[in-house]
Order: sequence, then C-alpha cells, then structure tokens
Amino acid sequence: MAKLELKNLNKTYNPKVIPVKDVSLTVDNDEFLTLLGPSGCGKSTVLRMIAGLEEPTRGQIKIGEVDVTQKGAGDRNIAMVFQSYALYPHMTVYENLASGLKLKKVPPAEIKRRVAEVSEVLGLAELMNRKPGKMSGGQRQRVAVGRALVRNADVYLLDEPLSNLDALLRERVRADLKQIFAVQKVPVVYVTHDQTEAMTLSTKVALLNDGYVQQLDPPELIYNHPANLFVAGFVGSPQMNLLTLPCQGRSAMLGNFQIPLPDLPTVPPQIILGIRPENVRIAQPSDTQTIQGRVFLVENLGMHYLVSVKVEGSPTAATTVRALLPTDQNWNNEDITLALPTEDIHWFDVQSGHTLVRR
Ligand SMILES: Nc1ncnc2c1ncn2[C@@H]1O[C@H](COP(=O)(O)OP(=O)(O)OP(=O)(O)O)[C@@H](O)[C@H]1O
Repeated sequence: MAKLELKNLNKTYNPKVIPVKDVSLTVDNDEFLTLLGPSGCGKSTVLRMIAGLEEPTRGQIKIGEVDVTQKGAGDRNIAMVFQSYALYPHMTVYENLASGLKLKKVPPAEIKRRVAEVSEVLGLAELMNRKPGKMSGGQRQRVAVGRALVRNADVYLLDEPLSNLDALLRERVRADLKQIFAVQKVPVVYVTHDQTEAMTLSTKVALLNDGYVQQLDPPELIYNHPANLFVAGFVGSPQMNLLTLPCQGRSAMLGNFQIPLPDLPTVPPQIILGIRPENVRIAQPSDTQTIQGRVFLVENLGMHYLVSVKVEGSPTAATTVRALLPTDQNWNNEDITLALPTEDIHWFDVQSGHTLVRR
C-alpha cells in the first residue's frame, strides 16, 4: 500500500482568504494522522484537496509514487467519511455498504465477501436489513465507516466523523475507530477540532493554525514538548499556565520567587514560563523550587479541584498559577506552598512565541 505525501500545499481563495499555507507532510501506510486545530484553521480544505474536491493553488499531492495533484476525485482511490454520514436513506445497511462496489462492477461474490468481512469488523452483521432511519447515530456512523472500508482504498479520509454523536457514544465509536484502523495498514487522515480525539486516535498530529502547520509530531511530543505558545495553549485541559515574567540575572521573577532560567545565549528582559496545572503540586520539604500564594478560586472537576492561586508579591492577575489538587481538602482562601518541578517547566520567547528549550 502507498504512502500519502503533501508537498508545500497552498490554497488561496482570494488575497484575503489563504486557508492553507505551505503544508508539507507524509502519512505512511501504518500511520493515523490527525489534522487538529481551531475552527477556520484550514483542516477541511487540506482534506478536500487530498480528496480531489478542491484544487490546490500551489504544491503537490502524491499517493505512493503517483502525482495525483491534477487528478479528479474519481481518479484517486480514496475513501472519505463525512460528519453527516452521507448514507442512502432508502437502502438497507447491506445495500449501503455494497453500492459503491456495485458501481465499480466488482463481481457479486466478491461484494458479498467484502461486505460480510467489514460488517463483522464493525459489529453490523445483525443490522444488514435495517434502513438508516431506524438506527442510532453511532450505528449510522459505523455504516458510514463501513462504506469507506469495503472500498479497499489507498487512503482513508475522515472529516469530523464523531461530531454528531453525544459524548458517551463518541467515546465508544472513537475506541471502535482506533481498533478498526489499527489493522488497516492504509494511510488515514482524520480532521477534528477535538484534542481528545487527536490524542487518543493518532500516531501523528499536525496542529494547524491560520493555515500553517504549527507542529507535526506524535501526540506525546505535542503534549510534552510543545513547539510554541499556540501548541502549548491549544493542547491540554485545563490549559497550561502561561506566565509572562520579567528576568533578573539568571532567574525569572514569579512574584517574590526566583525561578532559575535555562541555559540561554542571552537573557531577555521578559520570558514566558509554561507549566501544566497537573504538574503543579503541593510542596514537600524536599522540593527546592517552590512558590507561595493564596487560593482565591476553587473549581470542582470531579477527580480534582482546579485551584487558582495569587502568587505572593505578584502585581497582576497575569501571575495567577492554576494547580490540580486533591479533593480531600477545601483549599479556598488557604495560603499554600506549591512546587514547580524544573523538568515540567516550558520556556517560550515573548516575541516569537517559540520554545526556547528544544528536547
Ligand atoms: N469556497 C470557499 N471560498 C472562500 N473561502 C473559503 C471557502 N472554503 C473555505 N473558506 C475559508 O477558508 C478558511 C478555512 O476553512 P476550512 O473549512 O478549511 O476550516 P476548518 O479548519 O476545517 O474549520 P471548521 O473546523 O470550522 O470546519 C475559513 O476562513 C473559511 O471561511
């Protein structure tokens, strides 16, 4: 099976709307790539260009060794799953699954074999005679995925396939998708603005903003080593603490507390410190890097409290630190000492927003 390759892909609708800028990436046949980003960042436009539904203004799309940039959608062996299911309402599940193959004049015995195989994998065998109107959203979405799978396509594209499902069902179908695509050995490109889907499903995430790829990495690296402020702020819930701090000597000043800077060629006047709320904890006597402050807000997240702390000596609310703390205590209005472990701190350049410490 072939790998998918995008080289310097651009799309310009008019000088003011340039939704895709120089997107380059590859998806191997054992990879599940998610295009993640906020609404309007260009995800669907990239997907539509891969599908051949939109023509790139510049750049190249290759499937295996074949340049498909100028080929129409019908001449690319690509299967797409839409958010809206796109099932035929008057056809049964079997007919919906078989219709694409019939059009391609696949022999009836082969159609039967492939539909049976896919319906087994997707748990649809019991539903073969039902029509979409008499099925749940999750079942319909599985049929939509089935329609793509029976095709034996070179590339699978999925555009927000779970967004019409309620939260519980979304979790279930997400787990189904992970299992199904793990054994397909075909490049998969998945579009979502939901970071949980991106983190759980993908082998690789391309985080887009304003048409540019901000970071292209496995989910662990996106989460643990964000390349810039946008990535740091977009991925993770609750959001990473991002604090703009003045520098003094070899330290950044967080209120009254000195946080040693990493090794930098020159010390800037200001720097941005990032630390995730789950990495901030109540200090133990052995902790060396600590700050003190007063809790002014406690939000109950079920498993934890999200606690907002005004750091001692900090002049503005910009130096509020949020921490995920255990629920065995009511932290409200308490004076507490927090540890900020060095290994969990991220440093960003104030001007460019880029990370200052590459790992
Ligand atoms: N046919 C078009 N003509 C002009 N502008 C368009 C067209 N299609 C999309 N756009 C614009 O291009 C930008 C990117 O759109 P796109 O649909 O790729 O974003 P997206 O990241 O998929 O967003 P969403 O998550 O909301 O679907 C948006 O500003 C959109 O308004």
